[in-house]
Amino acid sequence: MITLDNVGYSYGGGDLLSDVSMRLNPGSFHFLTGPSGAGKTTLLKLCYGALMPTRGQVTLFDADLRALDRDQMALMRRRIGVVHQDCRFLDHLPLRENIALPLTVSGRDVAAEGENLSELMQWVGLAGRADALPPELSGGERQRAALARAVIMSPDVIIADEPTGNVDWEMSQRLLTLLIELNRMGKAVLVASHDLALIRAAKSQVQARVLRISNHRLQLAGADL
Ligand SMILES: Nc1ncnc2c1ncn2[C@@H]1O[C@H](COP(=O)(O)OP(=O)(O)OP(=O)(O)O)[C@@H](O)[C@H]1O
Repeated sequence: MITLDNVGYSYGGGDLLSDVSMRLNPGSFHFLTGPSGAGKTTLLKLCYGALMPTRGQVTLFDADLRALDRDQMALMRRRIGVVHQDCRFLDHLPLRENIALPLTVSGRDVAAEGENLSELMQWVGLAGRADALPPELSGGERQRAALARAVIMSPDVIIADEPTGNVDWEMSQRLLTLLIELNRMGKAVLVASHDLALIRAAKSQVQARVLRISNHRLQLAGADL
């Protein structure tokens, strides 16, 4: 569904990523790890078309990223749900409206989707927080809300950037369980994380490949994980 072939990304004259090749197939589960500043967020952005590669080719659902016009790009992006590292909510809107934003932006009738929205809020354990404003939420509630918003358009691929960054172990496990459930529904999941304990916990529950960025290149992580 998403393929990177010999992709490179440079800025300011230096390489951040070099010769990166990877393929996200339906139903696959990948972790992306590596030290802070290695380029994990950048690689995720290349995967969902928020950045253009400096070299090589990114293919989204059989289409070359460079050949997509704005409208085609918007259609592709609906098939990829993204959980951003900083969650990115509109602080003046209640949680339910924040989660429904992708529907609103794509012109869907939010009222008609009310039941789906309620089920989704229930699924992430936020049914009782529908009217809360984002600044009133805990870190774990924010991350679960961000996941709900990422999946509201029923994407084929979920890309999550440090989804357990600011939460305790129990909440990390809860978020992991949600990601595994999505994967079991057939969705491809790509998670950037430096939480090796979480990655080990995931590997005992799901067949996950662990990729690591090291010295600008992408490698398959070893058995130590
Ligand atoms: N176009 C750009 N111009 C300037 N700096 C950039 C650009 N793209 C990436 N960088 C820098 O490259 C580095 C890698 O950033 P990135 O956020 O991808 O790393 P990361 O592995 O996700 O880090 P972290 O784990 O800390 O979130 C950062 O120092 C970032 O500021």
